Amino acid sequence: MRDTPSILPLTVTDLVFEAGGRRLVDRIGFTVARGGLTVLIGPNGSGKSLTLRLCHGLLTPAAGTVSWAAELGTIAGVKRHAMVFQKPVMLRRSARANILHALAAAGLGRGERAERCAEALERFGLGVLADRPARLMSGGEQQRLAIARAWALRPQVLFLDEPTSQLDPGATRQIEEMLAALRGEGMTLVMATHDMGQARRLADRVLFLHRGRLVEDAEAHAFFTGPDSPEARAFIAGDIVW
Ligand SMILES: Nc1ncnc2c1ncn2[C@@H]1O[C@H](COP(=O)(O)OP(=O)(O)OP(=O)(O)O)[C@@H](O)[C@H]1O
Repeated sequence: MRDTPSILPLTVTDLVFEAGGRRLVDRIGFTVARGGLTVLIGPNGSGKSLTLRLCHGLLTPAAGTVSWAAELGTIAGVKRHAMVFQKPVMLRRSARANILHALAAAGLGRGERAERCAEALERFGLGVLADRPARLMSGGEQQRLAIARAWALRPQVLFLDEPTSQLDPGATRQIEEMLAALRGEGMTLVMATHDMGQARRLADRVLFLHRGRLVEDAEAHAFFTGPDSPEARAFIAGDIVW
């Protein structure tokens, strides 16, 4: 069997984003290779969400580049990176219909849509909720559905923006277990969080942002045990830096 081509590495170079006369992302650069979970960590307003949105192509940088090994992060014309947001955006339809809609929008045929949808519902424990209106599901269930919907698209890279910040500890643990399983299966995850505990539990690598700048890019254990910068030391110590 041939290896599936990869959209990775992702190479971000001198990325700049400005709005309202302010530079909000300031010459950020990093590379994401295949596999592992990279956490973007940093205080409120440090530019984590903006960086993820720039990488996923939802925003256009004022300067700098986001480049993939494959054209725009696609393989055979299909985008192979997906994103899960802090607050899931669900259509006013059932859980099943939300997944089917995403698969239709990605251009899949009817048979494949049905197959992938059934697999995703099963895998994420949503079978019994399949006909429930998505917007009436609990926050944790909706986030599980958002991950299932993203997973159904077979992304090689999954961006997640504070996926558990609205959830209780039980739902958070469930989502964290799912993310660890996806990483174990070889999916590459890039997640923003300001939850230090979560970053410690999940991260292989940490990108620490402060005021729109990438201050540290380190292996997770090294970051948590001996950060280089005073800003990261203060952040880890729980002092507010912004
Ligand atoms: N479209 C916009 N116009 C103006 N300012 C913006 C815009 N989007 C974001 N910002 C500002 O840019 C800064 C960085 O925002 P971003 O959402 O990336 O932060 P963050 O690190 O994800 O923070 P949080 O942890 O609070 O979600 C914030 O000060 C935010 O208010």
